Amino acid sequence: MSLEAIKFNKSNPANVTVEVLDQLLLPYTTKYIPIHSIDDGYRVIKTMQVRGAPAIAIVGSLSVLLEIQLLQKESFTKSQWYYNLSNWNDVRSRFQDRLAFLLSSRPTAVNLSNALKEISTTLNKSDNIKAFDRSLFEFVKRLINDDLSNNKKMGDNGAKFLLDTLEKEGFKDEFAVLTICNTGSLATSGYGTALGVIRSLWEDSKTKSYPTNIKKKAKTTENSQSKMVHVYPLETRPYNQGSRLTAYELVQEQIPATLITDSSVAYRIQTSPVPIKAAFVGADRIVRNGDTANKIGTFQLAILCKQFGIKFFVVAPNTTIDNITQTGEDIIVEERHADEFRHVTGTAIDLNTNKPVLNEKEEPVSAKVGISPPQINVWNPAFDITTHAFIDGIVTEKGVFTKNADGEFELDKLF
Ligand SMILES: CSC[C@@H](O)[C@@H](O)C(=O)COP(=O)(O)O
Repeated sequence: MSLEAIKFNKSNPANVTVEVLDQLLLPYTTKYIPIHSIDDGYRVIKTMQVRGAPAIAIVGSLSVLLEIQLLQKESFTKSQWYYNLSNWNDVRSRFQDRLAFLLSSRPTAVNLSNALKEISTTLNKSDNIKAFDRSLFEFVKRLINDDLSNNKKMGDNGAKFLLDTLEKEGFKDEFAVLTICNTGSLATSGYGTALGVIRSLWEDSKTKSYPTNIKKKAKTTENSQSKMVHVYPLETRPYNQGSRLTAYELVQEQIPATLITDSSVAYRIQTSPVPIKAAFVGADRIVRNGDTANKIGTFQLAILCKQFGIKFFVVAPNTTIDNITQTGEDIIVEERHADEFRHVTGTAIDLNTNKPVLNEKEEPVSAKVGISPPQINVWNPAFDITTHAFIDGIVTEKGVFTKNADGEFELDKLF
C-alpha cells in the first residue's frame, strides 16, 4: 500500500486534524508532522517536508482551514493578539494578509496560487467566521477528491494515448519509459500525475502478461500489443526526489525500475536493453502557450528526448494551469538555498546491515554530509522551463493535447 502524504481527519467537520508525512526523512523514516495553522503550513511547504504542486496546494488550503478553526477555540483566542475577533471585516483583512504570506512559501507551483485565489474569493463572500469555515471545509474536500479522480483519469488518458500511438506506428514490443522528480501519490492526493500514467501503463502490462487462453481484458486499450516493462526514474538532484521518493513508490508498487543519475540519460537511452519510447514528467505551472515549469533537469531531459526521437509528455491537472501568463519567459523560477546543493541530507546507514543507524531512542539518525567547499558560489534553481517546442503532448483529465500544424498547443478548453 502506498504511503499517504497527507492525513486529513474530517470526521468532525468543526474540528478537523491534519498531519503531513515528512518527505525529507523518506525512505528510511516515516514520521508525520501535525499542522495547526497557516504558519505550520508555510513551514512544511517552504522546507519541502511536503512538496509536489498538487500536494502543496492541498496542505496550504488545509492550513487555512485549521487556522480558521483555531480562531474559534477559546483556549487559543484568549492568548492571540493578531486578529480582532470582535470585528469580522478586520479578521477578513488580516486573513488576506495571511493568504499572501502563505503564497510566498513557494512561488513557482501555480496550484497553491490557484487554490488561494478561490479561498480569497470565498473569504470576501463570507458574512462571518462560521460561514467561511463551512465553505472552506467543502472547498478543501472537493480539492482533494477532484485531485484523486483527475489523477486516475490522466493516468488512463496518458497510457491509452501512448499505446495507441505506438500501435499506429506499428510498434508491438516491450518498451521502457523515463520520468523525473516525484509525481506520485506523495506529490498529490494519491495515484499521481506522471507516475499515475506509469501506474496505468503497468496495470495494462500486467493484463498482457497472461498466456493468451486466460488473458484478462486490458482496460486501457483493447488493440495495442506493446507493453511497458521498465521505468527509469532520474535521481533528480539536488534534492533527490527521484531517488528518495519515486524509487520508493516504484519499489512499493513492485513496478520494475532502475534508478539512473541525471547525467546518464543520454547513455541510458542509447544502451537500454528495451527501447525507451516515452518520458512522462509532471508540471508546476503550464502557461497559455504550453511552456512548462517543472523540476530542474526537465528541460534537458526534453532536449535529449527530441534528439533521440522519444515522445515527451507533460502530465498535469487543470489546477496546474496558469491561464494568465502567456509564455514561459514570464514564469518566476524559485531559487533554493545554496546549502541544499552544498550538502546532502539523509539517514545514516550501517553498511553491514544496510539498515539505518539508530539513536538511544531507537530512531534513525539523520546526517548532513558536505559535498562542496562552503565558500563556493552556488546557483540552485528549483525548476526550469521547457518550451512547448520540446513537448509532444500535455496530458490532463480532459484528454491529451497535441500541437497543431503550426507547432502550437490549443489549450483553450483548459482556460
Ligand atoms: C505532481 S507533482 C509535479 C511537480 O510538482 C513535480 O514534478 C515537481 O517538480 C515537484 O517539485 P518539488 O520541488 O519537489 O515540489
